Amino acid sequence: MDQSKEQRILNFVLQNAVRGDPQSVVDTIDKYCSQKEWAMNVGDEKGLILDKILEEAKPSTSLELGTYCGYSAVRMARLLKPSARLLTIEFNPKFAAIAKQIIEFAGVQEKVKILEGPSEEIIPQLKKKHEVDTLDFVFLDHWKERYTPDTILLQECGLLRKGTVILADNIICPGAPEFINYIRNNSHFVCTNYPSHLEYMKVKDAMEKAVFLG
Ligand SMILES: O=C(c1ccccc1)c1ccc(O)c(O)c1[N+](=O)[O-]
Ligand SMILES: [Mg+2]
Repeated sequence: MDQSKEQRILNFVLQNAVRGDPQSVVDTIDKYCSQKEWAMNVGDEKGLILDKILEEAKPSTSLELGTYCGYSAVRMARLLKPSARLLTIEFNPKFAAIAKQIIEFAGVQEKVKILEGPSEEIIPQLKKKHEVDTLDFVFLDHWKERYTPDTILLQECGLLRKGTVILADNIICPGAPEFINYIRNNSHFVCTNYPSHLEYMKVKDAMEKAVFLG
């Protein structure tokens, strides 16, 4: 059977990146997806915005919604302090299987836990089943129509604390207009927009940071 694009990305990483070197895995995926096949990783340009905001937040407990192949999980984990943890939720089991292998190849598996299933089912389990108190950092990069309901669910589940940083990808392309309307008009959040481009393309995109005020 023909291989999937995600399998081809994994194979390219296994053949070209350096095992145990997360930066080489990030660079190798960027090389493949900019030269061979586009894929919906956050990419190198928006990845630098993610890096900066994550480093400023210095999170102990982070959550990612939308693992895909694990590019941003590896990108974030490479910057986390040794004791920090990243939980990443992926709905698609085939993507989760690829991401697991890429995360393990990068050598960041001790910091990253992949949770497979619908975000709306997993988020309410984070406290009791996954021993989360509150989240320091949240990266929204899954189905754009889930950004708002999952942000509301995170707050309802008591997972946000004063100062929690939420960073959302794809504010312009594909776009998350309902989320932008919600979060910018919510007095419990202070928002900042970061103009950029769609990964590996010249198309305009942006990221939105929303800091929870409690
Ligand atoms: O929705 C898409 C999409 C839509 C159509 C075809 C391919 C991807 C997408 C595009 C760029 C992204 O950075 C991203 O996170 C996503 N996503 O699915 O979460
Ligand atoms: Mg994205």
